[in-house]
Amino acid sequence: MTLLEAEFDHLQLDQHGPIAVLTINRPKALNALNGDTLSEIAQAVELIIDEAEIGAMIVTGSGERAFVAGADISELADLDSTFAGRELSLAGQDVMATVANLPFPTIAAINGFALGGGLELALACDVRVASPTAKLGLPEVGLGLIPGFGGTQRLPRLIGAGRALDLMLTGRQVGAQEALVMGLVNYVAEDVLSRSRELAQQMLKNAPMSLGLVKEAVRRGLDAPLDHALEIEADLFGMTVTTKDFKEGTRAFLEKRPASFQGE
Ligand SMILES: C/C=C/C(=O)SCCNC(=O)CCNC(=O)[C@H](O)C(C)(C)COP(=O)(O)OP(=O)(O)OC[C@H]1O[C@@H](n2cnc3c(N)ncnc32)[C@H](O)[C@@H]1OP(=O)(O)O
Repeated sequence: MTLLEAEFDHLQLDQHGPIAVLTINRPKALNALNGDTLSEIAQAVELIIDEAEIGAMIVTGSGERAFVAGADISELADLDSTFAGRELSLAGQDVMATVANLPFPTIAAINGFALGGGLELALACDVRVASPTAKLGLPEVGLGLIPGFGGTQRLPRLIGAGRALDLMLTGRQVGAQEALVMGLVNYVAEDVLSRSRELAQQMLKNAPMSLGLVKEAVRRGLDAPLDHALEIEADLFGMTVTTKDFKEGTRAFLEKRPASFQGE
């Protein structure tokens, strides 16, 4: 099945040349992530990986109000055992990891509420663009929960433990400007989708393998002591110099012309 043929109950998947746009589509529930939606995200990401033409992915929410307002609370409310809670957390973490580990750039176009599991989905993306009216937060403690789709780990890695603990212990929502100041989002833009597309296009001008290897170096390095992380960087840098794109990029610079990368 190709991207354009794919049909989902709670998602829309579109392709604009090399950019896949994944829209969470449950607007009546502010795009809350029920189990079916989480499974569909995993399926959609598999399709995107298989589509050789795709070099970047944008994730957004349907409607005017929300990116994603969290995991679906009506499903969470039925959880009644430690085992079931742990399994749900692991399943959600798995989907977020699938997004985080994609070998090409991913951008969250945050068009409204990004709360709980919704913010965790945005945190699994590489770059976040928020609309001026977006509200972001991890309100789980107000429900008697803790963030369970990676938030307790990805948020402090992104903005530092102090700021992350403030957000997770108060459960407060921050607006786009405050999120920008604390580094929780990279950009604030009126039209989040078009700004995200511009960013994706800017990224796609670069060597595709370099994009994947930068992501790998950052991801693996963040979990390693500095000396080991620097070895990871050197190993991956070593891989780049054997690629055709490295030859093309350096030659194009010396010949004062734009590079034409093939991803090889
Ligand atoms: C491991 C992960 C855990 C988690 O993610 S836990 C969940 C974390 N998220 C939250 O706690 C946010 C829950 N939602 C809200 O607090 C509010 O919503 C908003 C502040 C986002 C918006 O409030 P307002 O403007 O008054 O809208 P509305 O009437 O509450 O929502 C419209 C419809 O959307 C449903 N909905 C919103 N969020 C969720 C959700 N997270 N799970 C299930 N449904 C949700 C509502 O119930 C309602 O539906 P109806 O029109 O049928 O009453």
